[in-house]
Amino acid sequence: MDQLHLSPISKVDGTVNVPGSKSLSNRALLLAALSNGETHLTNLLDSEDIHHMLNALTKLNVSYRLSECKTQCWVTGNAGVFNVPEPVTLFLGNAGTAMRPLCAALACSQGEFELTGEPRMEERPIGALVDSLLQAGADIDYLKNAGYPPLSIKGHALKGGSVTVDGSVSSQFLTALLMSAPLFENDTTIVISGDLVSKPYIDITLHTMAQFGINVENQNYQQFVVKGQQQYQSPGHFMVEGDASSASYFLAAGAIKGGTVRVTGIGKNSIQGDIRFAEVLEQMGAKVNWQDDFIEVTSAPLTAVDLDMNHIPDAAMTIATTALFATGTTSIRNIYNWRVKETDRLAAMSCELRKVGATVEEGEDFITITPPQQLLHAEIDTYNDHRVAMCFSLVALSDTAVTINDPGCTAKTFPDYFDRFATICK
Ligand SMILES: O=C(O)C1=C[C@@H](OP(=O)(O)O)[C@@H](O)[C@H](O)C1
Ligand SMILES: C=C(OP(=O)(O)O)C(=O)O
Repeated sequence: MDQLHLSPISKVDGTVNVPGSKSLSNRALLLAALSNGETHLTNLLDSEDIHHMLNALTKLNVSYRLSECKTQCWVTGNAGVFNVPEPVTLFLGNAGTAMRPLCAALACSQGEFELTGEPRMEERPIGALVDSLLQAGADIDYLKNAGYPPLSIKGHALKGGSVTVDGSVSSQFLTALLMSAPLFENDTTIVISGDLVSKPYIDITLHTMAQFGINVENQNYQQFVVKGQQQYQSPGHFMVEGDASSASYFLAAGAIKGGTVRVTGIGKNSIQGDIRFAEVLEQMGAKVNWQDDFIEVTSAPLTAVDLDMNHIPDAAMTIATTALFATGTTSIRNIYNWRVKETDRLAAMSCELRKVGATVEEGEDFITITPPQQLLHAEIDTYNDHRVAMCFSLVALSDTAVTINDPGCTAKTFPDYFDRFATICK
């Protein structure tokens, strides 16, 4: 197995331009494919999750052209649902932003589709989305375990109407329904049952849909009304913001060992909820400079926080390793769904944080972290989870080295993460 050894880093300083947002790239690609007209996407993320969406679009007969550097894409829209005469199998890796939205879009398209993925994808729930699509009239079967991929979908026009979706495990189920509901035959009212998690991702969805010409009535995140028989309209050009979750590692490094670290590609008005990560750093004591086209963090002594981080589930992992540099016990709360992501992240983070010497309490939906006097050198297992690999790079900002096992797993969202990280290490 590949390993990366990071020696102690005494200071970080500089500017990083983060690659495009995963969430926006995959939403924009799908909506561009369903749209009327050609869309020119710029600053598209070039990573595994996006390749899975692009490969799926190829199999769905969508025509697009990628620039050589793969960060620009011209998509010729279908002007409506997909229409595929032969049965197709789409392999979607472990990309939630491909699996869930495509499941809904294909349920209302013409054709027979099998959606498969990596072994971990077969353990990530999709039952709540399938249940709600069945209410709308879909024909979907589980090929292995009920409630989980792989799926078999017999696509046909969906009626819509009143549909309930459980929002308590993943916001991606609601995102998937919202993006497909304009293509249903009738108006659709989506009623949320359970407490909706990861709410800011719904704002990303609604914002992206609006850029493609579709507005949704949002009744306080409890109910959404979407008119049927609509068509997405290409905005012509769609610029993908930098990825705010990817920014979190650099911003945290600035807070821990700046100097000052500036991240460009995002700014104070970014649509991604994960920019709120910098507010947590502020609460821990770091100095944050919020501008329209960058966010900059300067270090200061950090103290522990005790916060609900349901709104920033991905960036919250970066707080778990930042906590190793804060005085006191940091508590990250209301993050049950860490358990159903790339790995069981509550178990994985607890285990790896203990290896570097932290005292950790792992609850069903929270984690508390108390740093040791002196961090210990450890080989960090990454569980095929890009974020475990990236957030543990911060350990090297101590006077202790860290070894990251299988660093290549960052390819899911950030293939050259460790090279970019090296550019701010002085
Ligand atoms: O909609 C999205 O783009 C995402 C939603 C979040 O998932 P959950 O809603 O499952 O928390 C997040 O963790 C994931 O990385 C991306
Ligand atoms: C949870 C994540 O990914 P996915 O889009 O596959 O859900 C993530 O990127 O942290």
